[in-house]
Amino acid sequence: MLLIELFANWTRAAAFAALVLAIGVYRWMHFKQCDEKFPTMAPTGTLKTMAALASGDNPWFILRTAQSIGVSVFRLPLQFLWGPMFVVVGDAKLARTILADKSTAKPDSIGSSDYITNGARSFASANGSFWHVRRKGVSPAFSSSHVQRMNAVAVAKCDKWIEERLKPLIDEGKSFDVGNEMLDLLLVAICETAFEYTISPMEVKMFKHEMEIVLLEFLFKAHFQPWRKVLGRLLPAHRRARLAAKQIQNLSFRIIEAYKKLDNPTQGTIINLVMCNQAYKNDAERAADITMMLFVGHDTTANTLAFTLKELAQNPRHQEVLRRSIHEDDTQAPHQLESVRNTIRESMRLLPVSGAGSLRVTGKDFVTKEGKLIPAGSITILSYFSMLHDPSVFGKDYSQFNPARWEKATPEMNQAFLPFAAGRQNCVGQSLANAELNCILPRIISQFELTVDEPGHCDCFFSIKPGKYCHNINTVSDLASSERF
Ligand code: HEM
Repeated sequence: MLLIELFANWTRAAAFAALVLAIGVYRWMHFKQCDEKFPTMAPTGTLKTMAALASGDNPWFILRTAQSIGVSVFRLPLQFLWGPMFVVVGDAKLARTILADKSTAKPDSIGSSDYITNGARSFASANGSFWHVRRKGVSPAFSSSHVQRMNAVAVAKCDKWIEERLKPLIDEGKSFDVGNEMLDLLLVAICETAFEYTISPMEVKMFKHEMEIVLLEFLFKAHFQPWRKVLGRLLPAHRRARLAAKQIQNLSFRIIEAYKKLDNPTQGTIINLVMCNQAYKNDAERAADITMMLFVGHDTTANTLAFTLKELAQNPRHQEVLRRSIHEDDTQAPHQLESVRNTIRESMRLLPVSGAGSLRVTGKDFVTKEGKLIPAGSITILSYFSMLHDPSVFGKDYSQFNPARWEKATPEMNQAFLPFAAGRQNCVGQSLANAELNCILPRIISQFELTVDEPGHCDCFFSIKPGKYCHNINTVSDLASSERF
């Protein structure tokens, strides 16, 4: 009896394996036969590609691969059996078409970032009606009046940072880690403006440290080693990351509790809209969106600001030109100056924090300008880094920091400039980010001259960011501040 059952099971298993193999071989032959129809395959090998995508080299690897095969849209050797085709899109026009398509959405695997929020879904990682009502609910917080209010607080925090942190450093003749300083500054600012919460220095330290642990485990290791999600609990690093996610969630719960105790909460803030939105089932769902906003709302803006200051410190000529324009042009407020905006644009072009790109699953077929087919259901990596480093658009000096290039921006340059993505699931906070960047940069540059102490390096870890303990910047002189500030 046992023997018959075992035989039956073995027969079924063998039949199943044969079916899987047959489908796999059929798919492989099908794609092989139609190879010409699809974008060129990157000659990088599956393991090397997976390792490169999971490393800090990710956007540079994509750019080098595109340059080596001479096309901006190509396949990655990551398609297994009946899995989706992986296509890198470094063509801005096609990327905009994909982002604008209503049947195209973020892949469900982005839901793995729900681990950041301790398992609860956040709208930044979701699609469909769950995403829609939450996005719609929070959008009014980024209207121009709220952005002005939030920005005024961010600027006041910057002035406080200058007085209490920067000036004492200058007096002591010390340099500072610009990446770290900007993260602290923007985290304090977003807590106060978006959540009416005064975050303590201990909480700032905890949030940054624990978030790094969470991102490393869940966005990097677990993404490229999927078995970690199943067997993770056996690994100390995985258990530690779960604890870190819990600590971060607790901070979001504290923010919610503090809000509930406010006598007269400001209307229209992010927390106010989240708390009043009936679409949330409970505070755990609210905490997930708060965590996500807290993270994406400070990390991206802070690193953009850090890169801009670093580029200016490394390019004294551009720094001087910018400073002079701020002091000499009294027809406009500093944040409205073309020179300020061009400097930030150029920094976002050269080191776009979102450079690793957006992921989208195509809801229909797309065709590249070379006539190659990207079939519906493909996972596209819209590589903003490649678009912004395209010599045919930005010229031979595309790897140089040159804000003046935007004075005569071509339509192709504007088309390639997608730091906030586009379409329905673009960056909801871009008006706030732009306001903060345009106001804080002139505030610092008009008063201080920056030089680089330690050049450091760039890393890609979720976003492109300054590598740890680098980009130390010296403020060599405390210039007399202009009356306009
Ligand atoms: C320089 C600063 C910033 C950059 C470069 C940036 C970039 C981006 C990009 C490229 C996306 C789309 C991601 C994708 O396609 O998967 C995005 C989404 C998002 N951003 Fe930003 N962002 C910045 C600042 C902010 C700020 C200040 C906030 C809020 C306070 C914010 C909140 C969000 C949210 C909630 C989403 C998800 C939107 C959705 O799925 O509907 N971002 N951001």
